[in-house]
Amino acid sequence: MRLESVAIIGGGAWGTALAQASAMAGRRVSLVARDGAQVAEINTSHTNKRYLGSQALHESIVATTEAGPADIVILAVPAQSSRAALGALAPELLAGKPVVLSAKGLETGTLDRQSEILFDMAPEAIPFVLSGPSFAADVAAGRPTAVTLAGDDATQTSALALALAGPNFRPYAADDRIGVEVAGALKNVYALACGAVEGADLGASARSALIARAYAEMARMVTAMGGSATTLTGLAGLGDLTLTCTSVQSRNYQFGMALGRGQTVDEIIAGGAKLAEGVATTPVADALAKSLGVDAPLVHAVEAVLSGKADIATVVAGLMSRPLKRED
Ligand SMILES: NC(=O)c1ccc[n+]([C@@H]2O[C@H](COP(=O)([O-])OP(=O)(O)OC[C@H]3O[C@@H](n4cnc5c(N)ncnc54)[C@H](O)[C@@H]3O)[C@@H](O)[C@H]2O)c1
Ligand SMILES: O=P(O)(O)OC[C@H](O)CO
Repeated sequence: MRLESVAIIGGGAWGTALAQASAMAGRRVSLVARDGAQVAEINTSHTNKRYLGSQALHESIVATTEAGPADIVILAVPAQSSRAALGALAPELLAGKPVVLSAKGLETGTLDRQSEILFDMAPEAIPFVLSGPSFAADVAAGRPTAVTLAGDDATQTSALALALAGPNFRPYAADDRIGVEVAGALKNVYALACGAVEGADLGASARSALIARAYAEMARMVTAMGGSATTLTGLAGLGDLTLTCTSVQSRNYQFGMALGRGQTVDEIIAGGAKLAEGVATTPVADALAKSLGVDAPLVHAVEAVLSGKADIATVVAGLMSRPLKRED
């Protein structure tokens, strides 16, 4: 596998951060963005102010509106846009190529994971999933970050991890694509809940209890969906769950805080909220839990709040009055 050049699809916060990491790793990077003005800004000022403020970008990054051939393709658009973004690429750009899926979400309607979408749209691509505790601002600034890179072939995954690794960006190779994808999607749901706990001033003890029970629920979901619960001990599980569920830097956590303060989903979105993947993923996860027969009271509680079926006080009372059970 030749792994010299990288095309990153998506000129938002995460696509730009991964372009920066890939450039720091020594790869030849093209960053494919839809907005011509943004492309011009990246190529001339070496910034992407809308998404990363004044962060200086590596001058070797070439932004473009048209994807060209590259050895590695990284998809970095929101989970609900992945299918459209893949569909807009010429099939020969994807066939036989490693395609790194970096969105953290489940698709509305189909209930698909990101690699199921890739199988539909480009069955000859080689799927990899990148996930883990990694804020775009940290990665773009070259702060130390470690992530999980999961693929089906151990040799290929290690080679790709090496190609993407930089002095401060450390991908750990893994083989449980499903576990990594499900963990990355669900942690956003639980971050909404933890943000709501903070917004509603329910206390740090409640938030930690929530994180621990979310971990147990995540393990049930991952196992039911064909992944391994062991994956959750790593960066894509525990690592990202704790980051996103405790940091006001997280957009999902911020969205949850607004819910906790009593705002509705429509009000928060109308107020200009940034992308919070958990909002679209929650009803999908709830539907999956129901169809798979997984006990997922936390996902269900977040769904009830987001859909306006219940307020936070009601769902908390419901969770606290569930029959007592053994922890295991
Ligand atoms: N921002 C982070 O810290 C971070 C870290 C890890 C993973 N992620 C994940 O990366 C994904 C993208 O998040 P983000 O932070 O970059 O979001 P963002 O809102 O900053 O940017 C999204 C970008 O995708 C583009 N886009 C949307 N639909 C498109 C389409 N059909 N074709 C081409 N481009 C399209 C938008 O124009 C925008 O530039 C999410 O799933 C998120 O969970 C984000
Ligand atoms: O800002 P969030 O909530 O989308 O989280 C970003 C990353 O997924 C953290 O690992």
